[in-house]
Amino acid sequence: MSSLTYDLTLAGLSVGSAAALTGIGLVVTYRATGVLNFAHGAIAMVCAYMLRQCVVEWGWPLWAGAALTLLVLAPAIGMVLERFVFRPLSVLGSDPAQTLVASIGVFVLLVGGAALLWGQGARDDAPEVLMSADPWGQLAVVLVLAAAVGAVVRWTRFGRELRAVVDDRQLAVLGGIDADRVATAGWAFGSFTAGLTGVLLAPYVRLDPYGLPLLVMEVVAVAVAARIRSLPVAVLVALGIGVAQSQLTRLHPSGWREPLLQAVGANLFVVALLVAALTLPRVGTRDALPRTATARVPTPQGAWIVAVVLFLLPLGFAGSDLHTSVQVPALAVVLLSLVVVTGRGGQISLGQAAYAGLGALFTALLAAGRFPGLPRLPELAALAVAVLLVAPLGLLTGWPAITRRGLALALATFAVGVGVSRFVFAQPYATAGLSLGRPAGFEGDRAYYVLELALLATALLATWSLRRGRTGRALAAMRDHEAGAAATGVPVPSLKLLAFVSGAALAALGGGMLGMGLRAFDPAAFDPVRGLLWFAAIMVLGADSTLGALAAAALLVGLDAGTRGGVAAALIGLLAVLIGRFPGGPYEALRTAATRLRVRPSSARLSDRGRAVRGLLREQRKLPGTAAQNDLTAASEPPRAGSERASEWPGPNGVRASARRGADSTRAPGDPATKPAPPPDRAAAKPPPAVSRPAAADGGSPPPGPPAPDHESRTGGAGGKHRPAEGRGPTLRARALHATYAGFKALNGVDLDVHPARITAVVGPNGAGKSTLFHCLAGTLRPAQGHIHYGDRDITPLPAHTRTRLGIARTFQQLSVFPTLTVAENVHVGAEQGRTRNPEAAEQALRLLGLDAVRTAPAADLPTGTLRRVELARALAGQPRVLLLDEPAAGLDTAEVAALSRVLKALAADGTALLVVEHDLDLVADLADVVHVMSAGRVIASGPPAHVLDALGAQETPV
Ligand SMILES: Nc1ncnc2c1ncn2[C@@H]1O[C@H](COP(=O)(O)OP(=O)(O)OP(=O)(O)O)[C@@H](O)[C@H]1O
Repeated sequence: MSSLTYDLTLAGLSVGSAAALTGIGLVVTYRATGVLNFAHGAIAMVCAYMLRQCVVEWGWPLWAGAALTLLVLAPAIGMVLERFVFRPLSVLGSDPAQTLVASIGVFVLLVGGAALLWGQGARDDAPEVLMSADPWGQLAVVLVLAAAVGAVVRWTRFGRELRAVVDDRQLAVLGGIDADRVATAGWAFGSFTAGLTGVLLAPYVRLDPYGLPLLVMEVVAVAVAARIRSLPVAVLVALGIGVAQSQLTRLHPSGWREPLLQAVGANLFVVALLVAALTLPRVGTRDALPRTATARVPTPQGAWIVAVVLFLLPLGFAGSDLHTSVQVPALAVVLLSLVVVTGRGGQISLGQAAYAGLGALFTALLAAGRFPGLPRLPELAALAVAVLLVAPLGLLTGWPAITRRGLALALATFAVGVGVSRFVFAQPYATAGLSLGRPAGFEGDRAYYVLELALLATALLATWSLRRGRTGRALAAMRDHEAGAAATGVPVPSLKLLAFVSGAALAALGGGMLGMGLRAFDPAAFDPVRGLLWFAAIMVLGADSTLGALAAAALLVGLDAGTRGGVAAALIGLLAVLIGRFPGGPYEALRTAATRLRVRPSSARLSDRGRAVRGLLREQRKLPGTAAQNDLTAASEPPRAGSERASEWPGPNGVRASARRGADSTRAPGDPATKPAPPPDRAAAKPPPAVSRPAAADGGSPPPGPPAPDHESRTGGAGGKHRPAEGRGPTLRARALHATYAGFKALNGVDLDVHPARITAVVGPNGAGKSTLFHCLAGTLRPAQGHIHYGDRDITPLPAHTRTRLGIARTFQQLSVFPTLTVAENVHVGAEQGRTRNPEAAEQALRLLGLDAVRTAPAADLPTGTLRRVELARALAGQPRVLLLDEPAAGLDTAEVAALSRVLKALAADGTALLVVEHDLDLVADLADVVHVMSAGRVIASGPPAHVLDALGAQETPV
């Protein structure tokens, strides 16, 4: 090896060792606590400042300062964070998104606190390294540390406890493990590695509150590449990137490649972060974070008047006050972009500063005539064109958002923010004093402020239009429950793109306004740390509130202008850290709603026979499956003549809200829908069963029996009575379906037909594959093999929302209502996005399900039984032809089950094809025309309910 290669390798190992330390710390903390510590870099920075304080300011010996910093302060920070920030969140059972916000809050708090304590300027007198300056020494320390951690995790009791807590914290606690102790140790160790990284790096980089944390956070790539799990991978990736980065400095290509190579060489960790965050599909074991946005914060009365007055006040200011105020409307526009993306759309976006910066940069380049391929433009035109140019760049974060959620999306958007900052803003054309004038006639601060108010008003109108009406409801639905929104017909991928593109446009407008306000493009004003601060601010002050965005802008600018820099960040950080702990706060509302929505099926109301058969079905899981199959018969039967009518539902709080009563208020006397329901007489409708092989599912197409008479819709039309002109709805057919989860066969060749005007039920023990079959039919899971046809059309590749729009609606086993919308809004989303766009269908569904009385109530406040009805009404409002119901009776009381049964029968009588996956065998026996029994991923028996259930019972006496 030449001496240059050797020297560069050594230098690379040194950088790689510091990065490996960060990787080890992030992985250990994550594995012990499930938190990816966004504050890791900020802890490193605080420790570096502390060491400098001890050694430089107080004159302590280096060893004493190092001991205090690394052995006391760093672990103490970790333990304090665990005890006072993350443990309470964990005890509250918080949404993981809250944890993410809290972690960003800690970052912002420490950055703001450091700016307050030590000032914002960079220091270049950080004490020299503590460890050996020899890279081999540093490498040895890192390797020993990684090996020691690996050995502890693998071979010690503590390591076993740690792995148990990582696998399932609640189970581990039940097993007697002190999960808090494990988490405390994880945080203390993670913080120690952060401190070590900080004191190692500080002498070689600028020590300032913003730069060092960001530098350390760029190294998160190492942890991401290791899926935040594997220590060896993290160490190897860190060392590899360090050495590669160092070796790249030897290359000197000619022409345009040189600056590109230099940029890549100087930022290889950022490149790695971009590649890892954007190409690796999943990071971490707890990757699926549900929602990110807060519930809507009610606007206090008169708040808008106060806001208007406050925003007009600066017109009376002069001098530096007015000059500072100019930043407020501009920042408010940037923050409005987060209201659209995060508040309404529920998408985490940590890269919004990049779009704001691009808006400012493009405006400056266009106004200066330096934008490639475009002539010099007047400032306002330059701003407009910049907005148009930046808007499609929103796809940079919008595209990853289609397949990512939670932590993965946070990392992807953060990576884009860092990438744009390093590869666009940090380049010579941007940093070498790019000035930006104000539009003609608006040069003075006062005139410019007036222009900004006009632009802010435009941005507000745009934001409101995206938050209201059909689009606003669809965005809120996506935020509240993504799968539920898709099942309602909301085109989730395109809506996410819309949110990010609109957000990018708004951020660009605000960024351009900021640039004009400052009369220059300042890259530091748009660095990724700002993105984190803005995200935290908007989460704290009400993500779905336009007024919150205005307040946040005023707070951020006002606090930092009036006092020492860093106050605003410290305050926002503190509030973000405390988020979720405000009783009754927005997160609390969401958490409560989420808790309500987790409903397990109840067996309390099963009859003895139902319970016995369920027990048998559970047992069957252990049987080969063919034993029962051989004795069972299956039969076709004509569709019911359906004489039942939907009738009284028990309302919330015991009030009986009747569908008929609801209908009465709008129907003329004598309307058939108002007639009392005749008693059910289902036995008479059923012919004796005929023998058939179960493999033929339900025995093929049903005889073409009559649906309900044309003049009489038993559901008041809510289910979309399928009139003769429309013909009977198509049959949904599954053929030879196979589905696997990571190699495990959950479905093994399932055939199933769901016919119009019939109720098809699927029963089976837990784990039989019922939900998997359901997911395949609904489009949320792509089968590994087999096909699904809807009529003549092969719908196997179609996504869930497209199937809903074709007429295949579904409900969920765990409730999927949109808690921040009212009952009526929930149902209207169904009418707006379903097979037909018929607002009247929403009203009919509300009446049919007895929801008129609670139509204005937020869904989050309602009991489970009512929410089941809301979900069903929402599905019906799109007038589906096929209705897939996953355990519709879960969590309902006896009266509610009876009412549900009546509605479902009425829907079938109106021609709707129903598929019901249900554990309540009494309900199945009462309801279904044909029952399919599943076990171990196969349909093992099919036939009329009495026959299937009796055959099962006869086979396994004593039942
Ligand atoms: N996301 C997943 N990853 C891995 N395995 C899964 C996943 N979802 C389901 N499984 C497994 O696939 C099998 C079928 O599960 P499925 O949920 O379809 O059964 P089920 O009949 O609906 O059960 P239940 O009545 O409890 O809902 C089970 O063994 C389950 O553990």
